[in-house]
Amino acid sequence: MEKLHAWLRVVRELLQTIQIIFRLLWKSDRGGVMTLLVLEVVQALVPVGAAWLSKVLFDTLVRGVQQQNTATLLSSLLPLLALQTLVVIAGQVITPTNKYVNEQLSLKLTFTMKCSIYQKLNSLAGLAHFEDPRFHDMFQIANTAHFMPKQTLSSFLSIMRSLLTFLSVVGIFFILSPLLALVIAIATIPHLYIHLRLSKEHVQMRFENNPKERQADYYGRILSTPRYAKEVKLFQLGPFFLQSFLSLTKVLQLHERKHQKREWYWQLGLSALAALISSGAFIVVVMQAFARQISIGDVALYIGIAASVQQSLLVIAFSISQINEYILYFKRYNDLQALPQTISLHRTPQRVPILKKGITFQNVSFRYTSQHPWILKDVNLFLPAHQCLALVGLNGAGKSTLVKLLTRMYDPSAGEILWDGIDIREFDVDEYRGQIGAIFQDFSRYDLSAQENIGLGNTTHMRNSDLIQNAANKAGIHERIMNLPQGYESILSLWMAGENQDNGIDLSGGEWQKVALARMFMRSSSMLILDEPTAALDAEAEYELYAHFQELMRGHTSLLITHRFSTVRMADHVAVLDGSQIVEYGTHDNLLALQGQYARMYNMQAQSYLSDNESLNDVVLSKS
Ligand SMILES: Nc1ncnc2c1ncn2[C@@H]1O[C@H](COP(=O)(O)OP(=O)(O)OP(=O)(O)O)[C@@H](O)[C@H]1O
Repeated sequence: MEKLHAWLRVVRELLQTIQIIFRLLWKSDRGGVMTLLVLEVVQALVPVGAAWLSKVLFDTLVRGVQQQNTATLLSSLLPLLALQTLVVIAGQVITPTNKYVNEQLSLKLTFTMKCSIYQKLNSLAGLAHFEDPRFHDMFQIANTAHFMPKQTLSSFLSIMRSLLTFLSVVGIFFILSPLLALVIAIATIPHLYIHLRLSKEHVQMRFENNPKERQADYYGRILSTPRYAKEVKLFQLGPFFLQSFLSLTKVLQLHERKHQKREWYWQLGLSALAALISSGAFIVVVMQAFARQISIGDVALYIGIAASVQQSLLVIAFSISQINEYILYFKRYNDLQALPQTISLHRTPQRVPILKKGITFQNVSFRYTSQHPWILKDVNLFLPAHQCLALVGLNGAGKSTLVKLLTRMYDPSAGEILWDGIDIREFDVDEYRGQIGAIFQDFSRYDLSAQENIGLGNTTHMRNSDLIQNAANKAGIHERIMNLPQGYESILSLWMAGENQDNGIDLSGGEWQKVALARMFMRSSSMLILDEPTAALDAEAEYELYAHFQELMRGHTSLLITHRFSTVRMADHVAVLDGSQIVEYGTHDNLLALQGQYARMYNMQAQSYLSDNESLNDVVLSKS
């Protein structure tokens, strides 16, 4: 009973998937689908029609020659010949037309599906799926599934055409020999079974191979993109990654070859069976003609259609197995479409008010999944409005994770983050994020122009040169961009510059960081998050930023994360994160006086820079 239920569930899922596939096809190009249907019916009838016409022609010819009446012979032959010509023309015209309609349908369908895949990715508000390798496997397969519905339709149409051919041919065989018709019909079963099995194995193999394929792709990228080229050359990593790439590719090919071998064995068996059946059938037909039970025209008819039987049988079995395979792939596309949001989205969100008091982390706990350890446990923290709070802590303490919660990439596992007392989950996530400008530790370097790299901070002002140059000025990168060969139009990429290599330029790490800072300044946001904003800046640039910091941050609530204690001093308050909790909170001076963890970290850094009788504090103060 349980097995029956499982089967029914599989069948129901299958039917649902087929329904989705056809809805997609219909939505993409209903005219194309209809045309293909008509063409397939015509195409299905052409071989049988041609064979039947040949039979009638032969029999008429034999009869006419025996009767020796030329006029009667001609009058009955001419319409048949005209019809024969028509059938031949139809056969010739259909193929290119079919190909054209198919191509059009494929393009429209690819567009529809790519649209829905990328729209779906865009609609996922949280970060959790993007940090999950299973999601990437699903995405990779779904992304290649765009030709599956079209292939499914083609296979359906092939089945329909072959079934029509097959049934009409079996019908003719039935007239010649009912037993023969039965044998031929039964011969489909092993074909079908074996093709279904092989296709299932093939899909299973592809799914199992997918993580390895992604890995091989990754090694290929390391070997081919400028981002890695320097280290690859200097550390002589080429042979290592090449070896890894090749051995993975070898393993993947080994699986493929094993499958192909199995497929070949089975094909041999099936072909031998098909040959046996067709030879047996031929002997039966010849014997019947010998016994004068059927005419010479009937033998010609058999020769004409015997190949179609074999062909249509093979096509039916193969197409069914293909559909099975396409559906399994397509299910990944479906799964992707069905992915749930990983953060809660409020149905009737509140407007985000102007921040007056501040942001409060109230008993916030977080871990990435139930299998991962707690990164934050009962964190209580206050970010006062219009002031700067520096968050410090050792590597892996959870600072960036806290930023992910604040920017709603994840929701806390427990506790709340309050914006002037309102849980940030009450807001529309896009409107809320619109209030935030950020420079992340792993900021993005877009292979686009300097203007676009900065303008992306506020896409509604992508072309507003004044605003962009103003932001670049604040970040201290305007002069450098103006000195680039094409100024703000220069492409900041050695990869995407197009044919003219001189158009592309790469910036230094610090210059890139300034571009990312400029991007942040493009936003008119009330809150700024600066995760290691000066890590790549030289001492002068950092000093410049420090000198203007108060002015740049004026009116903003800002969270500053940094390991540089000279930068920490820019903040109004400092919080120390350790052991998943906030262990110290106060001003720089208070915390130094406390002689706790902050003072220890501060003094350690100061000692590594300065002589015994000079402190970092003194240096920074004397600079400012
Ligand atoms: N997506 C993730 N899934 C599982 N664990 C993660 C994920 N991202 C980060 N972690 C883990 O969470 C912990 C905190 O990482 P986080 O990046 O927040 O630390 P951090 O304080 O910003 O460190 P650093 O100073 O080195 O930047 C680390 O142990 C890290 O391995």
